[in-house]
Amino acid sequence: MSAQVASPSPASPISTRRYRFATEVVTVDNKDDPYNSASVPIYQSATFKQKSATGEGEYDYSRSGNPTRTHLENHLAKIMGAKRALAVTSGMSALDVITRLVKSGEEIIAGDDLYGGTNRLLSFLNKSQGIKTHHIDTTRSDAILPYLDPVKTRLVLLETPTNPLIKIADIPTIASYVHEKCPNALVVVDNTMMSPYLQRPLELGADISYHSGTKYLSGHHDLMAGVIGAKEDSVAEQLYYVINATGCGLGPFDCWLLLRGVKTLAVRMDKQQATAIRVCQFLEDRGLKVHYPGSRKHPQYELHSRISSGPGAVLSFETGDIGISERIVEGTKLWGISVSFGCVNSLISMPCRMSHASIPAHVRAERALPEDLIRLCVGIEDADDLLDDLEAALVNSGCLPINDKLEKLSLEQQQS
Ligand SMILES: Cc1ncc(COP(=O)(O)O)c(C=O)c1O
Ligand SMILES: N[C@@H](CCSC[C@H](N)C(=O)O)C(=O)O
Repeated sequence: MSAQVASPSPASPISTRRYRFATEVVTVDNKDDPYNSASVPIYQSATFKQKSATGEGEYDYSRSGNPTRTHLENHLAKIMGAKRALAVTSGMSALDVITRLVKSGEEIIAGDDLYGGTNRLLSFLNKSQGIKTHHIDTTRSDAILPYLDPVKTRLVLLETPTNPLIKIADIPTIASYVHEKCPNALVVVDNTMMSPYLQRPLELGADISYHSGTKYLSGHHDLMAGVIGAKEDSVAEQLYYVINATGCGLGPFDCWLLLRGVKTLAVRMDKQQATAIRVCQFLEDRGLKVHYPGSRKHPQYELHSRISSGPGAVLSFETGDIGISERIVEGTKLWGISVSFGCVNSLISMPCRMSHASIPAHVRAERALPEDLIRLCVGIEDADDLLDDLEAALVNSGCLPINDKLEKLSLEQQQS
């Protein structure tokens, strides 16, 4: 790419899907490789030699564009149904890039249940640049109407399902309200929890869909990444400009890891989701209040079933007692106590102490985020092992009474 050109070799516009998702996601286009390598090479190079002083090569510098990143972005555009995808250094970096399209004095509308880091960035924008965010209950589509301002509203940010209360927003209805009243506003969906396998925001009316690629897209917790998919070239070009200007494009090795990890997205998600459905049932059978859109008890079960093709593998539940919740989290052996989700290993956490600790306690209380909430992120381990481990932790914490099965197991353990 010449140093003067605004965009790197643009992603080829392969937004039409020819095969079903599981086929498309594992089929990476590498036909331009001179050696027909099975895996896209890692172009671990900061700069690229030019043929002449006019700098007309396709790439000049890896901040502006890198062949491994181009392969990844083309592949992501294809699986997201995006006109163009862009890969950056983290999910937060993706949101940072998107929010740079908002000018001082303009406004953002976002949910009142959302990832703690997202909340932090939105508060920072308010303090540093006077960009106000109105937090609304995105489960009620018409809650947005009083805040839509044709001049001021620039972004509407939807997390659905929300992290950590797993609330659902009606993307098509909200997008139609926004586009009708605010032609300059962009509807942005954080699709991290679903992945493009289960939910396709750009086909539901969103202008931008983004992901923490750290989670399901890569699937192994071995990298940080963010992915942005845009429906229009003009929006993608503005986002690319910010990425090149600020230097947050994803490095070649992480692009390669993400390209490798994403190939197994559909099989991972199928397995994780099947186990999550069992975990939900297990907890509900024991009278616990579970937040999961795969449960018919979820208040937006029907809506989620309409806009997605599955409930995913993240759920949360309440015990009614912070001490019990702590003992459950610390009492499991297979479920790792970690923030993040979307990995092949199962994780357990207390959002108010961990992923959402940066939201001030009084704001958490105003938004009715339960302090005893436990979040489970289901991995690909054997489902029975996960359930046994969870059951033992629930019993040992005092959340559930001991049952015959566990009593027998404990006697056997004492005798051995
Ligand atoms: C829903 C959601 N969006 C975005 C992010 C930010 O992603 P990252 O950690 O890759 O910056 C996270 C978690 O970190 C998240 O849970
Ligand atoms: N210390 C981090 C916490 C990251 S939380 C990661 C993930 N989104 C989750 O929900 O678990 C921070 O302050 O950002």
